[in-house]
Order: sequence, then structure tokens, then C-alpha cells
Amino acid sequence: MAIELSGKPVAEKLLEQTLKTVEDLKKTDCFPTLAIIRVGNEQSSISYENAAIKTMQRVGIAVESMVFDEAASLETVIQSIRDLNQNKNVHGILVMQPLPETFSRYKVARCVDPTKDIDGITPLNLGLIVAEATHTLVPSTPKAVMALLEYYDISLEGKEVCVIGSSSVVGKPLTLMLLNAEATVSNLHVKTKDIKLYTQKADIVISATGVVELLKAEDIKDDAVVIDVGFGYKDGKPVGDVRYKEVSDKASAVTPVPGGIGVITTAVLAFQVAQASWKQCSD
Ligand SMILES: NC(=O)C1=CN([C@@H]2O[C@H](COP(=O)(O)OP(=O)(O)OC[C@H]3O[C@@H](n4cnc5c(N)ncnc54)[C@H](OP(=O)(O)O)[C@@H]3O)[C@@H](O)[C@H]2O)C=CC1
Ligand SMILES: Nc1nc(=O)c2c([nH]1)NC[C@@H]1CN(c3ccc(C(=O)N[C@@H](CCC(=O)O)C(=O)O)cc3)C=[N+]21
Repeated sequence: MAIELSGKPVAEKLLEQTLKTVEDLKKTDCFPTLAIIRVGNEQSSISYENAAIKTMQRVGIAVESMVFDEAASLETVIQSIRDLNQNKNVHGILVMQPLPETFSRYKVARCVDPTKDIDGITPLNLGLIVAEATHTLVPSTPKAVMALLEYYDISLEGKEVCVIGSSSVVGKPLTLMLLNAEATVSNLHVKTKDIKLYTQKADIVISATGVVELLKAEDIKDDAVVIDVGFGYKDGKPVGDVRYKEVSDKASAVTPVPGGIGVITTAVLAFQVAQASWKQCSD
């Protein structure tokens, strides 16, 4: 039976550090503020927004939410990002995914001021991962996965790791971070012919697709570590990409949903807003 890799202690550690930074910033009249832009009403984005607002409240970070109708134009959203870039009272900008299908993610990402890019979506901040720069702003979820692995002392050097999902906000940057940590990484996606061929050999399987209960016990080897990034809904309740019960009979360790990567992601987000505020307020 697998051990449960709870995200809570990992998040607590990050939030303690963040709270101290925010308190120090407030003493210098710097009031860290996060702006959230959401287009449409996708359920996992609303969950993230609500969870993020609660976490920010806990550490004293202010939040301004801007919600656009699904039919809003790309130009309107880009203009609001440009306004936030100029606004000295806003230190971090989070653009919720998914965006409407007609939007170019790249056109949106390149407009964000890299110093306010607390979700690491700009070409500059994504490129800095390839360059192996440290202390940069990176996508929160991949950083959350790396923080969980470090907290539970799960080494990566020389390990076979499978990442399912190749989005620019989770799968791709995570693959690069794992590679930087000297793992041998396979990145799988919709066009991968036989996912099992890779997952059944892997020491660590990380699933980030949003396909509810995609990963089964037969897909992994005995004693694998399984990280569930997915956040979907079944019968109105949050569930991940992993069939938790059957997979935990075979794996050595599994993250739960809820209570796993999600809680660390919001803590990383708060941490990065505090870091970005520190830089902007000391300039
Ligand atoms: N817990 C947390 O903190 C977070 C959770 N999430 C959740 O993680 C999931 C992924 O998010 P995100 O990356 O933004 O989503 P995207 O929809 O942008 O990307 C999904 C990725 O999964 C791949 N994929 C989809 N179906 C399959 C399949 N059947 N087999 C293999 N690969 C597949 C897609 O492949 P292709 O590229 O070929 O289409 C794509 O690369 C969502 O459920 C999201 O809500 C996201 C961020 C944080
Ligand atoms: N630009 C962008 N970056 C993201 O990282 C991003 C996004 N867009 N769009 C939506 C998805 C989804 N996502 C979640 C993060 C945390 C929880 C979370 O905190 N979940 C709690 C439970 C919350 C609940 O029960 O509603 C938990 O897992 O325990 C959920 C979902 C981030 N995403």
C-alpha cells in the first residue's frame, strides 16, 4: 500500500516563509498585490481562483480579479494586461488557463511584463528554465511538483520519469526542470502511440492532462511514485488523472486529489508574488 504524499506540509513551509516576506514588505509601505485575469467560467480555473484568493488572504497579499466574458476579444484582454503592467500597485499578473480557443497563448504571454510574470508564462521566463537560471519566476505547478519531490526526499538523478501532458504551463516546463535535475524524462501527449510503453518502465509517473482517471494500476510498475497534477470533476467532486485506489495498491507513493499538488501550487503562487513584489519595491 502506497504512502500518501500530502501537499499540506510542503505548502505550510512555503507559506510561513512568504508570510515573513510580506510582513517585511509592508513595513516598507509595499503592499503585495496579485491581479487575476480570467476569460470565461471554466470550473478548474474558478477552483484555482477561489483557492488562490484564500491563500493570498492568509499571507496578507491583496487580490484584484478581472473576469471577462467568453466572447471577449483578444485585444480587450491584451489591453488590460498592458494596463496592469503600468500599474505600480500591482506586482503579479496571473492569466488563467484555459483561454478561449481563438486566442493565441503566445500573443497573450508575450504582453506580460516579465517582472510581474508570477506564473512564468513569458518567453523570457520560460527560456530561463532552459538556461538553468536560478531564482527566476517559473510556472507555479511545475515548481510545486519539484517542491513536493524535494520535501519527500525523492531523488531524481538518473531516474526514469514520465510526464503525461505537454502544455506550456505544466508539462513542458516540468519536463525541463526534471531534466535540469538530471532525470531521464519522457514527455507524453495525445499523439503518443502507446503511453503504457513508457509509463510501465518509469520510476516516477507524473500525470497532467485533465483526463479524469486516465492512469490505471496496469499502467505503472510495482513501487513507482505517482504524482497526480490533474484537476477535474466527477459527480461534482474534484478528482485527478489517477485512479487513486487501484494505483495506490501498486505504487510506493501517490499524491491525493484534493490535498496534493493543488495546495502547493497556490502556495508557490503566493511565494512568487512576494518575490516579485520584493524586486519591484526595492527598484
Ligand atoms: N493541481 C494543480 O495545481 C494544477 C492542475 N492543473 C490541471 O492539470 C491538467 C492539465 O492542465 P494544463 O496543462 O493546463 O492543460 P492543457 O489542456 O493545456 O494540456 C493537457 C495536456 O495533456 C495532454 N493530453 C490530453 N489528453 C491526453 C491523453 N488521453 N493522453 C495523453 N495526453 C493527453 C494534451 O496533449 P496535446 O498537447 O497533444 O493536446 C496536453 O499536452 C488540468 O486538469 C488542469 O486543471 C493545472 C495546473 C495546476
Ligand atoms: N495559468 C494557470 N495556471 C494554473 O496553474 C492553472 C490555471 N491557469 N487554470 C486552472 C488550473 C487548475 N489549477 C488548480 C490549482 C490549485 C487547485 C487547488 O488548490 N485545489 C485544492 C482543492 C480546491 C477545491 O476543492 O476546490 C486541492 O487540490 O486540494 C486547483 C486547481 C491551476 N491551474
